[in-house]
This record gives sequence, structure tokens and C-alpha cells, in this order.
Amino acid sequence: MSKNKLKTEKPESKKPRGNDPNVLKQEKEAEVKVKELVKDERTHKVMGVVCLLLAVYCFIAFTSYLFTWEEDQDKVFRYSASILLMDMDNVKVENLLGRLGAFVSHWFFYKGFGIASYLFCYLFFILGVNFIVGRRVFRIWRNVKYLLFGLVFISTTAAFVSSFADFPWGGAMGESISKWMSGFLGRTGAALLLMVAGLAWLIWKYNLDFSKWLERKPKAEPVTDSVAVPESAVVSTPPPAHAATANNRKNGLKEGNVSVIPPPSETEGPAEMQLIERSESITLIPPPAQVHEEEEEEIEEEVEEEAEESGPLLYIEETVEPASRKKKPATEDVAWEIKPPVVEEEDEEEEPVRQPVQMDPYEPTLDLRDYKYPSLELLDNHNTEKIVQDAGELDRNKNQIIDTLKNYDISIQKISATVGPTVTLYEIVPAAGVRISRIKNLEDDIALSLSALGIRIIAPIPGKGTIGIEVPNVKKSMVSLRNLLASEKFQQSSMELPIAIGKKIDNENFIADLAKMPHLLMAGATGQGKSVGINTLLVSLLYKKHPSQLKFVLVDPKKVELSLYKLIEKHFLAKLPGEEEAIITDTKKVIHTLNALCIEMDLRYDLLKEAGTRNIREYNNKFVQRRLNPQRGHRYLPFVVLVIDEFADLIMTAGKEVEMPIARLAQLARAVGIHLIIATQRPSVNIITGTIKANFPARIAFKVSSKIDSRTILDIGGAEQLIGQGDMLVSFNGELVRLQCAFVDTPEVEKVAEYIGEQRAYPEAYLLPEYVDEKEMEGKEISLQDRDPLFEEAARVIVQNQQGSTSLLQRRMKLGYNRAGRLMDQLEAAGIVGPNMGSKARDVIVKTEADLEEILNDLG
Ligand SMILES: Nc1ncnc2c1ncn2[C@@H]1O[C@H](COP(=O)(O)OP(=O)(O)OP(=O)(O)O)[C@@H](O)[C@H]1O
Repeated sequence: MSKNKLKTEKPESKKPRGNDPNVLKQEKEAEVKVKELVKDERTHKVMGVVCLLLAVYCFIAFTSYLFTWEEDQDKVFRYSASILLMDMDNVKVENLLGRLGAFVSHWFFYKGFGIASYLFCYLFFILGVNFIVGRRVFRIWRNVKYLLFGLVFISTTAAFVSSFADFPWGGAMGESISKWMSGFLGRTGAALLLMVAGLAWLIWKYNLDFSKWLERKPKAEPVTDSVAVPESAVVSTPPPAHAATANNRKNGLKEGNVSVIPPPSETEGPAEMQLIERSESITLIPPPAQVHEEEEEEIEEEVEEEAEESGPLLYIEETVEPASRKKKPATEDVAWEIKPPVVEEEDEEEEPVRQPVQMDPYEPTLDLRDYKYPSLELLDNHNTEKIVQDAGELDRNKNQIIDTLKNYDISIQKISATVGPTVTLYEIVPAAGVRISRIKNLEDDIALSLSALGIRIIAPIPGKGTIGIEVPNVKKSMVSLRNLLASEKFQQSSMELPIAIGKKIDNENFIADLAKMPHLLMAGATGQGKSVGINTLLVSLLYKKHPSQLKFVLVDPKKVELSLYKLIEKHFLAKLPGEEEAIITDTKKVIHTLNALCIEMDLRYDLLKEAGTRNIREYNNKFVQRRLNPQRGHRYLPFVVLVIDEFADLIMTAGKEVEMPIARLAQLARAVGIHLIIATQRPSVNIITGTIKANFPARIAFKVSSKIDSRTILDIGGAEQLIGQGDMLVSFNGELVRLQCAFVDTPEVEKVAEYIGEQRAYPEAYLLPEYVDEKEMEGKEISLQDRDPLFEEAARVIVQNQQGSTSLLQRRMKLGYNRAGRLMDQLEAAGIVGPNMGSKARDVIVKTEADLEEILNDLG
């Protein structure tokens, strides 16, 4: 076709064939279509059905062959393959599946593998199931290996033991191997070899513990619980233990008292099977979970390959259904559970084996293994390498200070100057006998005579016996965030949430740990640098933290300030389930989000309590060491930083509804890794109330309009004398420090956000627990007609765990107590759980998932 086309074209329009875009396009389209067809789920299902049919077909044909081979054999011999031809109607065979059945079974049994041919039925069966279900219920490669071994071993053994029988128990292959072995080793030698091979296989597969056979066991002692272990220490996971068992065997591990830690099933990185000593509580490590669907296959492959090398793996899955799994990100908040017993047919009969094994610590960053931290090149240095020192200006100011003080009869012993980015600090050692309060009282006069704005007198400078006079520089230098982030202090910092805030007057970089602050209140009149300040904090965190370690909840009533961060929604933002926008601009939603954060905090406290830890650091450490069991709802907890850009606006519109959860969070959330950064233009007492203030020990003031505002925010005046443009006072750890805030421009933030946003992300933002407004729900009767949308999921969680506890629902489904309680009442109404028994868990009436499905179907 392309040729014809070329011929008809004019010579000048001739193009080499390979470059003809139409041809390329067609070829490409054809390729895409074939690819799509191969990938199409329906194709897989059709193939699955074909495989299952083949399995059934072979099974019937083979079984029939067992009874009809004598009658059919001679016809098959006589007509050979031509027995299959259509015109041989006069040849009647006995096989239930006709001439084809007779021929196929003859071929498999007589010419092939004898009784071992049944293994092909098994192969077709597992292929069929895998294709139909659409995932690897059975592990093909492993099964093929067993199958190959089985074919050789079973056919040879069958041929060996039935060497005088007429029926081809071992088929041609078994017979020839058996004959060769008997000739080579003698019949006794061959029998011994077969026994050794069989025994070796059993030992390999089941890791038989011979020492146990010699031990005298007390009666009815359960094999897996031979040692008293804390209940929490055991992951009783019979099905997944199988694969682990195999792994242990492969690793040559001794069977002992260890529980099995399954590896991530959907992890991006190869997940290794993990085991843990049961002297400690056991962890089932959740997978670094959020992997794009299209990569799942590839990852599974990778995991499987590794498994083949390093030992089989355990697979674990979320408790949520596959469908809902797609909806919910498999974030840390997903509870992970071991696959149901269908996982691997071949392992079904195995018992969990507990063996001590060294494990690698859990690595949360494997969630997004190839995530690249933004590089400093994305930021601008705003030509700020050098701070300009004007010697003349320094001299003038120095003389003026000396003269001014002299006018007030204050003599000076010594004066020195430190030039900062925006202000210069003149340190004065007054002559003996001069009272410091006198100098302090002359503040305004000195400022007037220095005819400069923003003079701040620090009398005395804490820790030094000197008096400081801060005088703004005529030529101010910017402090670029890039410089701060490039500093060793920041780069090497081991802080949990390092924030590069700015530079002190002595040019020292001020880098603090938000986790220690633990919350930050920012105030400043409009246009003084608050938004830049917030960007500085957020960007510094983005440069230091991995998406798995940190989530932001961004509240932006002004709607424009934080909108840039939308690009990193799937990496770093948290939001309410079902919410479209991750950046919250609407007051009503702010209230919901704050309450959801309170629920998250309570849930985290529950987890901490159960883990016997006091704070997020201890908890995550324990989790990383795989000492916490995700089956009990444990997960790696990322830090959550709530940023509210305009707090005054919220308080004005929602008052107590906003203040209450903020106060709760501020009081309690620190230990569970939730930190608040709240900014406001109006630092008046009705906005920054006593409760809020008391819980925000770290405060930043940009220039404010009055001394009162300065007092409200810092408990001291001074912020009204700042010079704006990022000049700030930070009150932290009982110290007040003047800083020049690091500057980061909006295009820089955009570049950083784009850089992160373009990388592979979680399927969606980190989901906060659902919050249902109690007022909206009040007065609603328990009616099964009006079931909670999470009713079915809750029912499954309860039945699967056989534990009628509200806190289980809270933990697993990230629900508030009230909603979980209501769900319990509905489950009771549906006859799934028994009545409330006070502090004890309710009885679970429905015992199996099948019964539950029936009930759910009936409910409709
Ligand atoms: N750290 C800084 N270094 C140098 N210039 C700064 C700095 N911070 C702010 N500025 C300058 O001040 C301007 C206003 O800053 P910013 O937008 O942060 O003010 P704001 O307090 O957030 O104002 P508003 O409350 O009205 O949003 C910036 O455009 C910038 O030019």
C-alpha cells in the first residue's frame, strides 16, 4: 500500500518509506491494537476459560483412559494420528471423550508420563484460575518447577514399581529413565535413589524437623505455640506462613519460635519475606503501598523473580476489596492483611512455621523508591552571596550613637558593630556606673538622632553584659532560601522537621526543628512577608522530607496563597475522603478537616498506646524495626503539618468551632506528630486567644502595626519597629531573636512543586479519617434502610476478625468513635453482632464470610 502511494507521488514529494508518517502511523496503530487486545481483561478471561476447559477435558479423558485403555490402545496404535481424521467414523473408541480423548490420553500416558500426566490438568487449572481472577492466585513459575520435578519423579517411580504391569503407569519417559537407572545402579540402587529424591523433596518442601520426633512432647501441645509468647507476638497467619515457610526452608533456617512477617504485596521495591523473633511483638510490615496500577504487574514480576532467587515470598493484601483498593490509596492508613487461604494451593496443607531470622528494617521511603528530592538548582540565590558593608555608614552610625549618648551623659567604654543582612547591631559596653534602664528609656531619642526607622534597643543583650542597638542598613541584602538550604547546618541536620527560617544579625543561619517547637504562630501586618515566610517553611520541609514521611494539611481562606502546592497533592498533601480539593478554602470544610485531624490524633494515640510508646518517634522506630503488627492497624505514621494561612478570617467566621479543635490539637497533637503553623494578619486578643497562645510557645512576628499587636503575639513590644520585607522577631525557647526571613519567590516555589509533582506519586492524597458532623446525624434512628455507606465494609472487618469491637472499626476504617458506634448499632440491628456488653467486645453472631455475604445480599 505504501509502495503504491509512493509511486503515484511526484518525485519531489518522495520520501523514504520509513519516514512516511502514514505508514508509521498505521503500523503503530496496528501494534497498539494488538497490544491492547493482549492486555484486554476480556482476552485474559477467555484464555482462562479455555485453560479451565482444557484442565477438565484432560481430567475426564485421562480418567476414562484408566478404564478404557485396553480397548482403545490397539485402535490408537493401528491408526496412529489418523485416528483424529474425520472420515474414520467406523472406528469406535471407548474413551468418554471419543477418538480425540483416546488419542490425547494415549499420547500423554503411554508416550509421555503415565500417571504423572494428571499434573497437566493441574497446570491448566492454575493457569485458568490466574487468568480468570486476573491476578496471581497461584505462582506459575514455582508451580512449573514442581510440575517438572513431579513429572520426572512420579513417572519414574511409577514405572519402577510397576515394571511388570501392563498399564503404562510411568509412560515412555518414566520407563526409559527407570530402565536406565536400574541398569546403571541396579534395582536396589535405583530404589534407593528414588527414595532419597522423594525424601529430599519432602524435606525441602516441609522442612521436616526430625528433632521434634525424638522429643517427648506433652500431650496436645500445639506445634506452633510451643513457647509462651505474648499474644501480641504472634501473627497467626496460617495461609501466608506457607510461603514464608518455603522461604525459610530455602534459606536453610531452622524451624523455631518465630512468626511470619509477610512482605509487601504491592510494594514498588522487591519486598522480602520477613520473619521475626517472637520474644518481641511481631510486625507484619505493610507494603510501601501506593503503586500505580499499570506498574503492579511489573512489580509483582520483580518481586516474584526475587522470591525465586532469595526464597518465596508471602503476599499480603489490604483488607479492602480490590475494587475499593483502587479507590483508596494503599497508603499507610490501609490495614494490611494476609491473603485468604486460596493464596497457594500447593501450600495449603502446611503449618505456619516460626523461625528466627534477621530482617532489614522497614523503609518507609520505599513507597516511592525513586523519588528524587528537589535540587538546589531550582531555587534562585537572588544575588545574595555577599552582605554589603558600607564602612562609611558604619562609621557614621557609630559616631552618631556615641554623640547621642554623650548628649544624655552616657559615656561608653567600647562599641562594636555586627553587620547583618538588614540591620547592623551596635554593641555598647557602657562606662562603669551607667544604668541600663537609662539607655532603654532613651530609645526614641536615640532613634530620632540616628534619623533611621526601626531602631531596637536591647538592654542588656541576654547572656552578655552589653547593650545592643539595632540600626537598619541603608542597603539591605536579601537572604535567599537557597543559601540557607545549601548550608551545612541544614544539609547535615538530623532534625525531624527542619525549617530554615532566616539569618540572624550575626549572619548565623537560623534553622529550627518544627517538631520541637512544636507549633508555630505567625503574625504580621499585610505585606510584611508572612506569605513568603510560609513558603520558606514549606519549601524547607520539602527539601528534607520524603513524601512518605510528611503530609501537609493546607488551609488557605484567601484561596491564592497556597494554591501552588496543588501540584504536590498526591505526594505531600492530606485531605478528607471524597474531597476534590486538597487545599481547603471553605470555612465549613476547614471545620471538618480540623475535626478529622482530631480523630487522626486520637487514632494515633490509640496506636501509640497499644504499641507501648510515648511519641511518634518511638512508635515509628518500633515500627521500622518491625516490632508492630499492621494486622492490628499499625502503620508508619508520617508527620502531619497543618498550615493555616489566614487564621483571623476563620475565627471571625467560625469562632469556637475552629478554635476548639485547634486548641485540642495544639495541646495534644505534638506527641503524635501533628504540628500546626498558623498565620494571621490581625494578632488581636480575640483572635489569638489565651488558650491558643498558651499552646503555641514558638511565635514569629513580622512587622505589626502597633505595640499592642506586638505584645499580643510576642508578649513584648518590638515587632512594630521592624522594617518589613521579611524582617522578623522569633520568640522560641524563651529567647527573642531578630532574623531576616529567607526569601523564596513564587516562581521558585512553582518550580519546586512542579519538580515534585512530575514524579511518580501515590494514587491520591493522604486520606484523613472521615468526620461526620454529629449535629447532622443527631436524632437519626437506627434504621437498616438508611445504612451508613461504610456498613458493608464494617461488617466484613468485624466478621473477618471475629471481634465485635468499636475500636477495631475506628482503627481499621479511620472512623470517629461516634460513627463507629453507630455502625455497630446498625450491625446489631442486622443481626451481625450481639448487643453492647459494656466494656467488653460484642459477640460476633455471623461466623463466616459466606454467611455474611448472604445477609448483605438479603439487605440488598
Ligand atoms: N524575606 C524577605 N526578603 C525580602 N523581601 C521580602 C521578604 N518577605 C517579603 N518580602 C517582600 O515583601 C513583599 C510582601 O510579602 P508577602 O507577600 O509575604 O506579604 P504578606 O505579609 O503575606 O502580605 P499579605 O498578608 O497581604 O498576603 C514580597 O513581595 C517581597 O517583595
